[in-house]
Amino acid sequence: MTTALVAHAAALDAEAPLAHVRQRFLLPAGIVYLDGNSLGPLPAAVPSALHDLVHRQWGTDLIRSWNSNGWWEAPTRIGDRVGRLIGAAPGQTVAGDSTSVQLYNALSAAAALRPDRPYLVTDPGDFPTDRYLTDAVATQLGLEARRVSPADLEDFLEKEGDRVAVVCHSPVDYRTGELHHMAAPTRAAHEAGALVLWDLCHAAGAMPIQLDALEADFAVGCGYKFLSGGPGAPAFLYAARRHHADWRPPVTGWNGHADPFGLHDTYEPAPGIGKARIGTPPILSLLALEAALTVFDDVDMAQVRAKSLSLTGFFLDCAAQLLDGLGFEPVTPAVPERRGSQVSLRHAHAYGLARALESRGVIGDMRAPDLLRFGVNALYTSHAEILSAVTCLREISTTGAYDPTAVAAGAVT
Ligand SMILES: Cc1ncc(COP(=O)(O)O)c(C=O)c1O
Ligand SMILES: Nc1c(O)cccc1C(=O)C[C@H](N)C(=O)O
Repeated sequence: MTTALVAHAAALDAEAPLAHVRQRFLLPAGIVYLDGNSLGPLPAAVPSALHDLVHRQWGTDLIRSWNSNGWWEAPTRIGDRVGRLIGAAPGQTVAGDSTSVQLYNALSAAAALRPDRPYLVTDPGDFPTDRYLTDAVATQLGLEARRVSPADLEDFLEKEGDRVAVVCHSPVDYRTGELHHMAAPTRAAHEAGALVLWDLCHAAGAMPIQLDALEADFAVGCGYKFLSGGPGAPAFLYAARRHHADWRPPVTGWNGHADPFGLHDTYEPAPGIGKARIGTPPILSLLALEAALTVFDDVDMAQVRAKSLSLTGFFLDCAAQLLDGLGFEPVTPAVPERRGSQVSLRHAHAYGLARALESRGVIGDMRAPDLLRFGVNALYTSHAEILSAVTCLREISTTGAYDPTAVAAGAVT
């Protein structure tokens, strides 16, 4: 059985596109890295970029770098580089802050564009910060946070859409890896007069996204997952150009002023996406992200998607053949068009298994209470690595070489 899988993996790797892109990353030897959906690996272009930033731009050019080295324009320049990966024409995307901050700013301002509607809709299964912030914005604006799953969203919009100000959903379920449609819910929201804010944390850089073509209103996402921008990398915020005249982000920092160095007494928002800027941008992290994004140079996102599906599909095939009868339940859909770029397996001892895998050089993670997660980045992962990871999981399970009593209390991953 394994011999056939080894041959199949070799054949798939031989024909897979993008094999040359792996060399754009500095991956440690002996590690199968399947946690890029939490923290992407180090792109090879980043160390030298940071060396120049620290020693020349900061150490030598000092304050002059805000002008001479493009620091001031970095949030919008890098925002537009991200924009090319999410189908956003230039001038609609800014990079900076965290996803949580961008989500708060975008959601608050979007809600204010629909002042006569009481509902902010979020997915009960979405990442917690999305639900926390939707609750907070609803409380601050005297609105009602409604939790509606992707499966129920279109029916809800048909029945109560005239009361919805904003729908805030993620196309990819961060726990199961299920991929939800974006076009139909966006259309349904617009038909009901509502706006849509997409959280692209698990989609940007992993698959083709076409925000302009979708007629999405707003979107946010983080820079440290499939964009491999590094720990704490800046997030991005997209605001469709049609909203720029009326959209008013509530966090009115001086960098978002129409004339920041005029140091005026009152706030006047910058035109366009510039009003989404808040305070002094994190230049060290922004320029690391900018260097990291070179891994996408000349890369066709359709090829990324095709290879991602080949890898995750192969993962599910290997699991079916090698983990059968060992207590694992795949929760990521087998249907390709419903699958993001990760595979999740349910197991009663998920945390102990994840730690045992890590001790053998296979790095995934787990999400409570019982999900093993394997993030698959098609830019550097091979089918042989997928087989190696599942084989390792089989060995750990069949030999009992893990602690079934281990729990994730206090763990940070
Ligand atoms: C779907 C989703 N949204 C938001 C966040 C939060 O992003 P941040 O920690 O950058 O605010 C995460 C992960 O951290 C996430 O997975
Ligand atoms: N943002 C993270 C962090 O600061 C530490 C550890 C993990 C993360 C994550 O990105 C979690 C991730 N959003 C998830 O899908 O669970």
